[in-house]
Amino acid sequence: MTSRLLRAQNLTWTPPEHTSPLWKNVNFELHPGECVALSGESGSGKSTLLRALVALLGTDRGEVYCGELLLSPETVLAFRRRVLYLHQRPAPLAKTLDDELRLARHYASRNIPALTRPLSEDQQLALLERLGLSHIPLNRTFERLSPGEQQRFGLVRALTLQPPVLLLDEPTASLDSRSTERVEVLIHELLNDHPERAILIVTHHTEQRRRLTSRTLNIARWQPTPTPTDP
Ligand SMILES: Nc1ncnc2c1ncn2[C@@H]1O[C@H](COP(=O)(O)OP(=O)(O)OP(=O)(O)O)[C@@H](O)[C@H]1O
Repeated sequence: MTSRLLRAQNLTWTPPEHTSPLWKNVNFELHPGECVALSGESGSGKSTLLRALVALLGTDRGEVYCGELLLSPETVLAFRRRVLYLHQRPAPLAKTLDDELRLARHYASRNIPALTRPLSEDQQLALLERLGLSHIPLNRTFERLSPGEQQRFGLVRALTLQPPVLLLDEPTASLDSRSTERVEVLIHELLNDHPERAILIVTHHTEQRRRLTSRTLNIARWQPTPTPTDP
């Protein structure tokens, strides 16, 4: 049995119509219980890397494993049940918020039996309360929420599926300090209660990195090695 929950090997991606890669030979591992930051300048490729880790973006080469499961066209659905990517601006998946919660429970109930049980409706409502969203009527549509509310609601939807690995793309980017603290407390508790899981989080905030994460993976735009020139 491996203690590596997520492993990326030699991941390389060249954006369409580009001749050189944006990131090249990216290698890292996530271990159970870890919350790791993914850091780098704006445009360095953090979001694209997260997307590649769940095959929402096709790489030139490289492999991604969750435990022993290799990400491939044949395993992608099983893989995404284990590794969940939460977009910075989550998209609506159903008509009303109530439908969103029900749909998340439905997806979660179809999860592979070896994974933990999905959140119940009461647990979802408790999470909404903890994230300061309980005042919002559940017959409202997702589009009518503010960006910060959408981010927090997206987190509740994601947590319903109880994924072993959570990839969070700037989950507090649209939040005030109180809401940011609520999200951070939740992340802390999640890993305390489930040390078998792991989180990779993109954040630009040094303080947030210090509060939440044990180490940082840095990504930079790949630069070709300059060819030596004659004097
Ligand atoms: N599907 C795509 N096709 C081509 N180029 C893309 C695609 N997606 C992203 N890019 C480009 O790849 C680069 C990296 O984008 P990415 O969103 O990964 O950066 P980032 O590090 O997350 O930036 P930020 O910190 O500003 O969110 C950008 O120049 C972006 O325009």
